[in-house]
Amino acid sequence: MSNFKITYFPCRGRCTAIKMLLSDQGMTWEEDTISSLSEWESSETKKESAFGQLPGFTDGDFTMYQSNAILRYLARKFDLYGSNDKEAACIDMLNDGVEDLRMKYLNMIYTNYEEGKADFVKSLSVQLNHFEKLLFKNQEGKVCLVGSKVSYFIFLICSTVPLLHLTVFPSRRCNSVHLTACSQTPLTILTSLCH
Ligand SMILES: N[C@@H](CCC(=O)N[C@@H](CS)C(=O)NCC(=O)O)C(=O)O
Repeated sequence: MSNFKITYFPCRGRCTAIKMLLSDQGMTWEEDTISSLSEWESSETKKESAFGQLPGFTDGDFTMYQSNAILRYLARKFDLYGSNDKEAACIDMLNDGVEDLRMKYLNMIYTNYEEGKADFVKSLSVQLNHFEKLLFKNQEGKVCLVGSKVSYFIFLICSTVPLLHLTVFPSRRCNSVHLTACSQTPLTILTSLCH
């Protein structure tokens, strides 16, 4: 029986990378799903949460919040944080790059969809190209984005890029992301999604 619990809403949102990472490590977890915003607003869970937001993550008697901090916690636990401080810093840098992209996306979706979508789509290939360039800097993409080990970042980008694609290009499918394939062929997945 796993000691992990994820508390979130009934959507993929900010939990997909966490779930992909746990799945890839052969872990299971319990899900505590808050079914609606009205349930959330009046819940004890909201009152107890660190910043009044989800996801929340529990490992035994330890509970934490902030999706990227949860990813980094799991990265340390499962050795998915590079081989030294510099690799860890580069992995964090990539993570923050995806976070910036995600925030632009959320801003467009929630505040400026009709007028902002075309510009967002236009800028997406430029944005993704940054990651692709970084990918090819590391032994021409033959190994992981940073160093030679799989890092937590791969789960973040594999969960974020399909989200962007499916939203802005609904006719394209990105079904090629298989949870168990992440450790084996992370770069193939990433490059196939970016093209
Ligand atoms: N920086 C936070 C953002 C969390 C966040 O925006 N959570 C949203 C759902 S994705 C939420 O809890 N919304 C309900 C609320 O703000 O009351 C993270 O990465 O976990």
